[in-house]
Amino acid sequence: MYSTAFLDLPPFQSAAGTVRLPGSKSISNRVLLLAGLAAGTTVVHDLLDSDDTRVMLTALETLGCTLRRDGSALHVTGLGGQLQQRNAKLFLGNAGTAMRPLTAALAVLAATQGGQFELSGVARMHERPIGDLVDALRQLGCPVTDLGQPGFPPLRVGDSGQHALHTERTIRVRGDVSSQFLTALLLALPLVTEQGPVTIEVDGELISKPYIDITLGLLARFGIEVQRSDYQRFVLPQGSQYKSPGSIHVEGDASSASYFVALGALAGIDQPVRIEGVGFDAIQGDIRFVEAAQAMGAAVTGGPGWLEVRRGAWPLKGITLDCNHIPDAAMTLAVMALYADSPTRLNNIASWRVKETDRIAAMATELRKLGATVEEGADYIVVQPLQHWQAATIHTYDDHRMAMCLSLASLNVLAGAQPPCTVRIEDPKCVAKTFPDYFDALFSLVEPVAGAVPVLAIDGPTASGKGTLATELAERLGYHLLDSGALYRATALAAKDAGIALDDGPALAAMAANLDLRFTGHDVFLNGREITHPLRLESTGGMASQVSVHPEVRQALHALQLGFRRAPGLVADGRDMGTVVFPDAPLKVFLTASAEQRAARRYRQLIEKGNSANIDSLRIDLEARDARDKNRAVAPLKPAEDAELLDNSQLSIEDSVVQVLNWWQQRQPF
Ligand SMILES: Nc1ncnc2c1ncn2[C@@H]1O[C@H](COP(=O)(O)OP(=O)(O)OP(=O)(O)O)[C@@H](O)[C@H]1O
Ligand SMILES: Nc1ccn([C@@H]2O[C@H](COP(=O)(O)O)[C@@H](O)[C@H]2O)c(=O)n1
Repeated sequence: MYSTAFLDLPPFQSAAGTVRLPGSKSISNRVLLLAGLAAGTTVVHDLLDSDDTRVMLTALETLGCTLRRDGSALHVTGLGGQLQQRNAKLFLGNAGTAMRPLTAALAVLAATQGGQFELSGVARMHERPIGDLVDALRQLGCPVTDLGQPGFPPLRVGDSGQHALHTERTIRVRGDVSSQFLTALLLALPLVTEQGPVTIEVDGELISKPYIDITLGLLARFGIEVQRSDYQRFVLPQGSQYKSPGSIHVEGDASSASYFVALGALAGIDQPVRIEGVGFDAIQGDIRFVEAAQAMGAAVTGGPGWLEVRRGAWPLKGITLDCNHIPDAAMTLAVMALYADSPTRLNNIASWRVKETDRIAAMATELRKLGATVEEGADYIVVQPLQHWQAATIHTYDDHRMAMCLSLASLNVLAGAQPPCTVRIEDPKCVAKTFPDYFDALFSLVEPVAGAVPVLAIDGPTASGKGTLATELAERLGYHLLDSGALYRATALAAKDAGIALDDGPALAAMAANLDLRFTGHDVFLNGREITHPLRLESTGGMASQVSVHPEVRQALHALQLGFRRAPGLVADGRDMGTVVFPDAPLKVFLTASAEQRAARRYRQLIEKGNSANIDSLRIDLEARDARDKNRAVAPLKPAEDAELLDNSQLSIEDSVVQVLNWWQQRQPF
């Protein structure tokens, strides 16, 4: 996951390959609640691991459910409808799929068994309506107290007393704001069917009906057959009891599939994008996004648990669509609309306004930053095709779907953007709500425009702090890291192992071309042997400098270094990053410090690691190494003509980082 402040997406020109989707959020949290209310143990396979499921799991544990992980399966032992804790405070983040059903279930349990629970979330959750559900629970006779603004969380359910509930009454609930209110009642009210059937009637037109189908389908898996008449009237039979199905599989998230369906439609030019985990047999309503994508031009094939998507019509075709049945996935259509031949109008999307953010306003604002013409209304949005693209910084409003949808703007070169534009996604970690590895999945499928993956090159003499600076910059930018010195060091170690003389250029080069070198986190392996410690020894640095004078060795390691240049970007440190290996790097830094400072730093570094060292001989060695690096015939150590010079003798590490990030930012189009 990218925990950086922002993530710059270079322009991409095609996509191909396979993505395995994480589990559906909607199914995961419903299954967890049902397993938590049922008696016995339910083994849940392929559960989504994300922010929203984590808050549900924490809540269930707080309430007394037992959770046990077994590889990718989760064993949930439920309460059997009996409260084990009568008093708890539950924090539910921004998870509507946890807040609404838990409010209903705990209101009913607290009222009938005596208990009191407080449910709260993040600030945005406290702006998301829940009043219609609270009204329905109060009709039933459940005590519910507003702890903030009436009609919104935080709430207290129960008052520690026991109450007879009016289950004989028909419970009325509004269906036109969020279908989660009805889902919450359907999941909770089997708890109070002992005396007779419980009837729920929906006031107004029910939105997002497919989500109700998921709820009814999962209730059936847990032994509860709800009688439904026209999505208006729902009857829970007398004596309903949650019965664990024993084991249950969570299918891939159909809303998350929408980004990859769109990717295939836009950029699956020679090869398809294959999506695994969700297919035409999906029980989630958002699978019908596929029909909308097809209407825009996507060529889709599929089967049970898989889809393959290629570009069909190009440019895409603008559409007008009532999106009531696919409220979440419909956001993806708004971004696909930029690549269409005519305007796209998405109707009946009022629910966007009460999601993680006001998604109609957010979508309109961010698409306009890219240059688009957008019209927004109370419950619709119209997006015009985009001809004159602009690089933009996309604000994501702590909304995972804003980040994932808008990432598709990085394919702008396909719509003729000249020059192709970089798209900056702010707060990329917001995708953790449903798809923590989204950007890794995206990068594994897309092919960047040639030369578009940016490189930040840092060269300089020994112990100037290149590695320290490069590591920090890579972390803050979310970029890959190339410690090119490590390749020369590993070559030297491999030569020592193989008994190859350090002046035998051709033999060293033949070996360097076939190095079996693996980087795993901070550890380095050569031919399967861990060399993390010997790699960093000063003596190895000295040998590396002898190895590196041979042009054949440098040539042999060249392609290996180029291979590190992968999306979203690279920070590379060494001696010739800016001059030879990445001459087109948009920022080259030549880092220096006085020999005295460098010897003192290296001395401290070695002592801190528990090695013995002598500062005078260290200085002699590093000056000798620098002299060899500067005076060799090929790729000598020197600043590139267009390098920024940074003498950090008097700078802290953080000062150096800030200075380089400033230079980096000055080169961005935002
Ligand atoms: N600006 C700085 N101020 C003080 N200490 C620094 C600074 N930059 C780096 N250091 C310290 O100097 C030591 C050497 O830094 P580092 O290993 O990053 O250098 P390097 O240039 O990558 O060396 P080499 O070329 O040998 O790989 C480290 O202990 C690091 O913490
Ligand atoms: N791009 C590079 C990187 C390193 N070298 C040589 O390797 C030696 C060790 O490098 P460290 O950065 O790990 O200390 C270095 O002294 C150079 O001789 C190189 O030539 N080119």
